[in-house]
Amino acid sequence: MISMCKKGLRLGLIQLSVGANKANNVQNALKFVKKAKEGGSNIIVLPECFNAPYGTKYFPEYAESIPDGETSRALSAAAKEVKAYIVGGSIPERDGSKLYNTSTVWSPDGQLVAKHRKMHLFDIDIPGGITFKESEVLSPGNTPCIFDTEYCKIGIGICYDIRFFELAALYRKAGCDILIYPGAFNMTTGPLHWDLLARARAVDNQVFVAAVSPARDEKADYIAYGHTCAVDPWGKTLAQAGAEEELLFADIDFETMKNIRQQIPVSHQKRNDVYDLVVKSNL
Ligand SMILES: NC(=O)CCC(=O)C(=O)O
Repeated sequence: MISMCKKGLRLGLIQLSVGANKANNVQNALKFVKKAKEGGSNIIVLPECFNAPYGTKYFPEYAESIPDGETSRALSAAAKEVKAYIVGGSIPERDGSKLYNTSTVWSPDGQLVAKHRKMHLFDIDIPGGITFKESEVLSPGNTPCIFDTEYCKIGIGICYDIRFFELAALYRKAGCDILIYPGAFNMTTGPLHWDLLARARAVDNQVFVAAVSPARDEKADYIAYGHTCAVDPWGKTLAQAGAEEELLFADIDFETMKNIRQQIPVSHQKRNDVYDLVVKSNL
């Protein structure tokens, strides 16, 4: 499917410092949301787990319901105030007896327009590197998440979701032009994989990709890699943070995307007679 973003668009990507105090984390996020709007952003993105330290022992304590929890209420009000979309990174969500790692998307009038529960839980074991098992406390989401805007359709994944090229391909097939991944890679996998995966998903699918991390905190149990980035469909890095707290802007050039898709028309050259992507969930 060919779809084209219709208007110019600036992304504001917030590489936020996250600490133990939830209220402080949310207030700090709101401060940066305002700065992002002052800088001309139409869509503002926060990192994975932006209101809590990232770790299985923290998820139950910090979890709240969506959309009536305190963080949801704050994001809704902020989106309405700045009149921009906010992709609320992710927060630990409680729904009945289950916990999820969930991203919310708020429209410029403060409505919840999409919710993505991390589909691929981060369960890895690298001896001498990192062992992490989100599935000890979290349940996975089962539904891909697309939201439609006046600019284009946008697909959401959370962190480890970026490793699964099928999800990104599904989003492209459904007409998305931008993929947004709030994420918190670590110091073992981040240096080689974070940029590579963002650029790979962008080039594979000829879409823009934004991957937004918390700032690095060397004293945290889980040390995030940082390096928030935005990549264009050619694989060119449009904006890239270091390890510190930082607000980045990325301008989305739809002409570039259109030209690349015409010049290298892979979407028409797929051998669907030989292989195909089968989607088993309603979008
Ligand atoms: N929070 C996450 O899902 C981390 C993913 C990660 O670090 C990876 O290497 O993948």
